[in-house]
Amino acid sequence: MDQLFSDDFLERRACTIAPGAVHVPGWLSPESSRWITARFREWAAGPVPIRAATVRGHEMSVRTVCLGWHWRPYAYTRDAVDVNGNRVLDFPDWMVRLGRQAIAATSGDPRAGDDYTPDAALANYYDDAAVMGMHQDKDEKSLAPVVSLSIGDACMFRFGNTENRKKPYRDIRLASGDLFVFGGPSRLAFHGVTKVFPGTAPRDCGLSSGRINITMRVTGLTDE
Ligand SMILES: O=C(O)CCC(=O)C(=O)O
Ligand SMILES: [Fe+2]
Repeated sequence: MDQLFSDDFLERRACTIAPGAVHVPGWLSPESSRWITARFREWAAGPVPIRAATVRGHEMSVRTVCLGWHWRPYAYTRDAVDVNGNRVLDFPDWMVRLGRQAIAATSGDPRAGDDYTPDAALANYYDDAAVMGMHQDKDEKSLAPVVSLSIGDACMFRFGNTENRKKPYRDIRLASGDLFVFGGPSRLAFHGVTKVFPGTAPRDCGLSSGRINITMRVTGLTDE
C-alpha cells in the first residue's frame, strides 16, 4: 500500500505539457480540497470581497479574491483600490509550504521548492458560464514559477506559446485536485480557460458547483 502512494508513483503521474509546464492530476487529496474550499469562502467574504475585475471597461466573467497583494488589471497593490480600498489578507504560511511542495512535486527534486516563496495569490471562482481569455501572467517582476490549483468542476485549460494567443496551444482538462505549474521557458506562455464542465465536481471536494482556481505567484515587489 505504501508503495502504491510513494513519491515515485506521484512523479510518474506528472505530465510535461511544454518545457517548464507540468500537470499533475489529482495532486490535492479530497480532504485538502475541502479544507481549501472552506478557506476560499472565508477570503471571499472580505476584507476585500470577491469581485469581477474590470478589463477595458468590461467585467470579467470570473470573480477573484486576492491574498498577499491585490491584483487589478494590470498592477499589484497592497490595498484593493478598485474595490473598497481595504488591504488584502496576508499571504498564508500554509500556502507558501504548499507552493514549495508543488515545485518539488513537478521538478522531481525534493529540494527544488526550498527557495520558492510566493507572496500573492489570485483565487478565482468560475460559474458554469465563466471563461478566461488568453493572457500572460506578466504583472510580476519575478519570473519564478506560477503554481495553479483547481477544485470543483473540471475545465478546459488552454496552454499556448509565449509569442501570441494563437496556435500552437494545447487544451488540457484540469479537474478537481489538479496541480499545474508553469515556469522557466513557459513562464510567460499565453493561457486561458475556454470552458467549465458543469456537474463534474467530485462530491467530496467541498464545492457542489463551479470551479475554484488558485494561482500563487512571486511578485518581486516590496513595500516602499
Ligand atoms: O483558472 C485557471 O486555471 C487559470 C487562471 C489564470 O490564468 C489566472 O488567474 O491568471
Ligand atoms: Fe493567468
